[in-house]
Amino acid sequence: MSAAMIDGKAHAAALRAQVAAAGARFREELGRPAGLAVVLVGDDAASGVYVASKARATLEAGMESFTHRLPASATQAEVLELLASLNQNEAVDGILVQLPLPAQIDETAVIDAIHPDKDVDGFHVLNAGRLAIGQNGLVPCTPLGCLMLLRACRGSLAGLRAVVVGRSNIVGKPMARLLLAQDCTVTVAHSRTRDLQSVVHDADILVVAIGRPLSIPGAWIKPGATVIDVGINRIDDPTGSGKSRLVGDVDFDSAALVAGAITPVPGGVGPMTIAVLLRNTVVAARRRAGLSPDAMLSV
Ligand SMILES: NC(=O)C1=CN([C@@H]2O[C@H](COP(=O)(O)OP(=O)(O)OC[C@H]3O[C@@H](n4cnc5c(N)ncnc54)[C@H](OP(=O)(O)O)[C@@H]3O)[C@@H](O)[C@H]2O)C=CC1
Ligand SMILES: Nc1nc(=O)c2c([nH]1)NC[C@@H]1CN(c3ccc(C(=O)N[C@@H](CCC(=O)O)C(=O)O)cc3)C=[N+]21
Repeated sequence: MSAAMIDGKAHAAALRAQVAAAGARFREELGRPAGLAVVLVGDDAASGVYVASKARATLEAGMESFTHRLPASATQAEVLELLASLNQNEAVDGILVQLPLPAQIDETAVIDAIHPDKDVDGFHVLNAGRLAIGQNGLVPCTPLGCLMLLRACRGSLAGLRAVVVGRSNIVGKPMARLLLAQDCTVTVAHSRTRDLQSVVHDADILVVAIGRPLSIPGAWIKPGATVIDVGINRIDDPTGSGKSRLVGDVDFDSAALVAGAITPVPGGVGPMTIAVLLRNTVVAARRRAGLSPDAMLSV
């Protein structure tokens, strides 16, 4: 293996320590902790575990955590009613509705019902628009976490060729906008892209978020490129042990032979997502309170 391993867990721990310090300063200035509300609709086991770990991380960072669990049969009106009360609640600075939602609930309507100033996921159309035109807003956690790893690894990204594979509203599109704002030359590839291999091979910076396990082989990657693997896929362990394991969208073993640096799965982008969620909560809390931005939380 020639690539440097980008240790997402270590970067996330460092960010969480900064967030805890900024959270403590907020608490001193305002006399109350920053608060994050997480809404979980349905009883999906994996989502339940994930929401519990967010709540734990929130408390560890010295913030207040509110968890709201609604049954899988909840109506859209019930979700909207809960969001209206969280929007009004002064102790709540950030609101996250765990996705995906049950089929009877319109995801767009729910996201648009979150007050944009409390939208710590950065999914509201107003925050998406702000990112698109370069205004200050709340930025989606996963792409912002990827950008932080890239900046730590490469410093200035100006002039580099960046390829983002995947164009979802929560990862691919905001990632491309962040890289453009860093003066990269950005290409966005997707399922209809012709000759993905040659597009990928142009990338100095490659971010992959497609949800297809081990799809990008090392042979496609430009030697020395920095590779950020957003994919989280649970697959059966090939040793036939009957257990499952987590893998990314990139074929890590072959990619690590040619890349300059690469994120592992697990231990790469995932831990950064949660750390950035906490960071966004303190950023939202300070803005709502009319306080100046905390320098420690700048990107
Ligand atoms: N680490 C973390 O914190 C997070 C990880 N994830 C993971 O990231 C991955 C992507 O998530 P998300 O963006 O929500 O996924 P979506 O399913 O919403 O989007 C997938 C995108 O990949 C494109 N795509 C699918 N197959 C191919 C292919 N063979 N070649 C090129 N492009 C392809 C699709 O193209 P088209 O638009 O044409 O359909 C689409 O734009 C998943 O594994 C998810 O679990 C997601 C969020 C957070
Ligand atoms: N409104 C909303 N916002 C989200 O940000 C959101 C969401 N809904 N729905 C689900 C996806 C997925 N997601 C992950 C975050 C962290 C890890 C993570 O920390 N993963 C660990 C591994 C965890 C394990 O072992 O299972 C890692 O990669 O090292 C994974 C996935 C956020 N999401």
